[in-house]
Amino acid sequence: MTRRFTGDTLLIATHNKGKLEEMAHLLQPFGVKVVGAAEMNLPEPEETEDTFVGNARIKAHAAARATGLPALSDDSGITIDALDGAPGVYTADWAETGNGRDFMMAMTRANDELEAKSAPHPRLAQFRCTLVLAWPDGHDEVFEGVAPGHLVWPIRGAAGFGYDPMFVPEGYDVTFAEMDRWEKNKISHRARAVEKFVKGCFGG
Ligand SMILES: O=P(O)(O)OP(=O)(O)OP(=O)(O)OC[C@H]1O[C@@H](n2cnc3c(O)ncnc32)[C@H](O)[C@@H]1O
Ligand SMILES: [Mg+2]
Repeated sequence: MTRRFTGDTLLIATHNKGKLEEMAHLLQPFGVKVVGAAEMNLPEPEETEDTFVGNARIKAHAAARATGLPALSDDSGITIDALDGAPGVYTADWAETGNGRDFMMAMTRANDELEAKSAPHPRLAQFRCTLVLAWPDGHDEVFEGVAPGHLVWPIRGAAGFGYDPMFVPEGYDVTFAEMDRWEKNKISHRARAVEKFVKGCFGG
């Protein structure tokens, strides 16, 4: 049986501003105040696992242990069919320059690797999100969401973050970066995972 979240403030164990904003927006109807890891001066733990759930557990448990509060982490990324699921858990690593993250570089790599495939190369991809809610006593709950779609080039749109400008969700003609936050939050991988979290932990 899923353990309920009963507090009024939820610690979101992420240092990604885009994720935090989306999460705050998604949780607004449930009257829970969200606070991010940066606001709490929490360090960024090393993500040493090779699965989304493994890394989400590292982030959630580190934050719960450090603060004594239940903490919700988000490990996410994009899986590209023609690249056998890459970059997957390494989605952020593809943007790493050694001096911060460059998502133009990461998206260019994804497109170049697709182009290098012998034709035809279907451009199907999925955004994936794994949320872990961890309590200071070590208990946790896992919630997953997937948004199917395809990748476009050149990139389009300026909203959102990360790989949003190259991802068109299934059933749409626009990229996530051409949608406003409200629209993306109706159908995204994160929205789908948050919906399960809300059902499980708020009974909503
Ligand atoms: O680990 P935290 O602190 O939560 O923040 P992060 O940005 O490092 O997040 P991840 O380790 O989960 O890496 C996820 C990567 O996938 C990208 N990503 C995840 N969700 C996305 C979304 O909704 N739109 C665009 N890119 C996304 C994101 O930009 C990262 O590069
Ligand atoms: Mg990370």
